[in-house]
Amino acid sequence: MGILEKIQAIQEELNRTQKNKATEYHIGLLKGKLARYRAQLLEPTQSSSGGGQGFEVQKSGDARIALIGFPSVGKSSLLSKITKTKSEIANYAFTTLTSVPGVLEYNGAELQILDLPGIIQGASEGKGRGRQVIATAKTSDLILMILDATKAGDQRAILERELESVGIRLNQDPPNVYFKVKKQGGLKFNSTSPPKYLDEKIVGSILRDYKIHNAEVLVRDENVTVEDFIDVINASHRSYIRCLYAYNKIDSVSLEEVDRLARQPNTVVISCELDLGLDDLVERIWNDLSLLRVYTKRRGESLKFEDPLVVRRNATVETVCDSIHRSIKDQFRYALIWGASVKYSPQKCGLQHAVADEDVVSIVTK
Ligand SMILES: Nc1nc2c(ncn2[C@@H]2O[C@H](COP(=O)(O)OP(=O)(O)OP(=O)(O)O)[C@@H](O)[C@H]2O)c(=O)[nH]1
Ligand SMILES: [K+]
Ligand SMILES: [Mg+2]
Repeated sequence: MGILEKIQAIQEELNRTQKNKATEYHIGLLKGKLARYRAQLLEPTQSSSGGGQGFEVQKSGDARIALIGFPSVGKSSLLSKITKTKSEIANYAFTTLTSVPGVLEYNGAELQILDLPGIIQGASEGKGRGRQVIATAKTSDLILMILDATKAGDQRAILERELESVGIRLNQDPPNVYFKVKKQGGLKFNSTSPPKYLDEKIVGSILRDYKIHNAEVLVRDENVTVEDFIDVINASHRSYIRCLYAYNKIDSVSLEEVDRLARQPNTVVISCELDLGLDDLVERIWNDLSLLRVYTKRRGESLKFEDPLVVRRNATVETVCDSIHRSIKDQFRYALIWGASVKYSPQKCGLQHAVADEDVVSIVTK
């Protein structure tokens, strides 16, 4: 049996199996197996389908945003609107056949926007260029899911499932579980408070199926599920990525429908054709990326506000040093900081100090 058939068989068994207390354990095991096979499916192979030549684009700028959606929802139209890059637009499916990068300049940051081919149900199992598209989405900092407002229905749910099945977790935090494989000692299972959906037996069985016999598990959140625990075991194949949903073509639906769509979580409504909602979309992209702008100031020089250093959320003075120059840390004495991250401006700070958006940082060296 090939992997696809094995996956199919497990999925059928899962569908057949009624969910209740008695089958909970069996279902947990099946889910663990499913995750294992899916991981194998996604291992890069020599004879990868479709021939991916020229598909991968070098990362550039401060963050990468992937445009994911069904064919002809307006991904290329959007790229052409918000960047200077022109990607072919047409009213037939699969107009875009490769990835097309564009640059969106915003708040002094350079954001790489990747226009991608449309994907359909089954993409993760190799339909069309789906696997490559999804693999590219996995490398992004934000997935911008483009949906067609005129096609009410389950586009959103289908795409979410496709992304989920390759280990992408949208708008979720990694499960709060400490997990470490050991050389000996069996399974040590502990929790800070009794988990509602897990116990030592199911955890042990899933681990045995992964051929892990010695491990330390500490569940720090009572709401951790079997699925979450499987994610923990497969942590190296999981990506926790923000997703913003954009319904395009709102020029072609009723106001009531626009209103209904706009009320969904993490959602914006736009029309590339009529230029509606695009400024709002760009602002939402920026907010979801949680990037911080830091203005660096040299002693005796005046500040250049138009040219910030752009760093990730949770960045510290050390991150700032590393983004200025590799060797600056060696001569570091302290940083003087003006802005929201300090009580007094300026304040002397060390390498571990966390910076805030729009801080001014002056590095004092030996
Ligand atoms: N009514 C309306 N049509 C739009 C809008 N945006 C794009 N379109 C049309 O939708 C069709 C598909 O647009 P594309 O930008 O090629 O869509 P795509 O998602 O890149 O398509 P693929 O590359 O084939 O996956 C074109 O005919 C566009 O003119 C919009 O806001 N309103
Ligand atoms: K198209
Ligand atoms: Mg396109």
